[in-house]
Amino acid sequence: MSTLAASHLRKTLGRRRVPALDDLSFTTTTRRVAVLGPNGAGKTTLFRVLATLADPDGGSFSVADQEVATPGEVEAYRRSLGVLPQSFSALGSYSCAEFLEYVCWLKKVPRPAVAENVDQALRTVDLEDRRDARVRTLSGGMRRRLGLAQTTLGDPDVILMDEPTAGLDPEQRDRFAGVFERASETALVVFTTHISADVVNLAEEVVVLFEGRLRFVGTVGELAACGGGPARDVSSESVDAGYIAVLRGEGHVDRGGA
Ligand SMILES: Nc1ncnc2c1ncn2[C@@H]1O[C@H](COP(=O)(O)OP(=O)(O)OP(=O)(O)O)[C@@H](O)[C@H]1O
Repeated sequence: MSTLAASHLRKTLGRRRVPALDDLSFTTTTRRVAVLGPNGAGKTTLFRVLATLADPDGGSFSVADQEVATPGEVEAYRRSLGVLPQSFSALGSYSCAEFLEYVCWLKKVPRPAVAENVDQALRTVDLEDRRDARVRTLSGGMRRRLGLAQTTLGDPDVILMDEPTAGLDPEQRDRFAGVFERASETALVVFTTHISADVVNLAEEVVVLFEGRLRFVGTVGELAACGGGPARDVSSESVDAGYIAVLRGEGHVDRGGA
């Protein structure tokens, strides 16, 4: 279930001549995949393509060997998808439970299953005691957890998150990590980030993009090893060192897609 394969993805935005995704191919096989890259590398564009919010100009991707290309394939994939965009702003005047019920409706969760889905989602992110609180009264960290909760509705096979921990303090990040871990027990979770601690704490595999192209794909240990240390030395420092080496073109790409 956890194979994600991009094959020759291309996407040019606006009138730019330089593509945001430039013949991007990679394959990952674990349930926790981080997408790294400097500003403008193409992370959000890849996120939008994988979320079917944007069509690629060329190429394709598949999840669990299922192509996501034809309208029928896209529709089936969307039913199995949870998405947390970068700027997640829930409907502020709804209560947390009402907001999650609304997302259930959008995701076509069968009516008899809605209450259980909402309860489960609130439990997953430790927000049961806030079920009747208005979304606008939540702290930034709680709002982010509510954002994560809505991705778990409808039992998704794939969850996509664009910079899910941006702006969280260390305590909130810690709680988020616990929730993330539970979500990744049953779903393939792909997230973009700038934070090396996220890579260490949350990811098994890493895709590094630079100027819309693949710079590296491999395990977190393999990325750390690109910095010159042993692959078993996985820390924020060794991941940063490996990441910098990869951006300088000193790392190597282990696995390309088709
Ligand atoms: N709507 C747009 N029109 C034209 N160019 C765009 C548009 N959105 C993004 N781009 C360009 O496409 C490239 C990839 O952008 P993208 O947002 O995918 O990068 P990113 O890796 O997510 O960056 P960041 O870390 O800053 O969020 C960048 O060069 C960006 O300037």
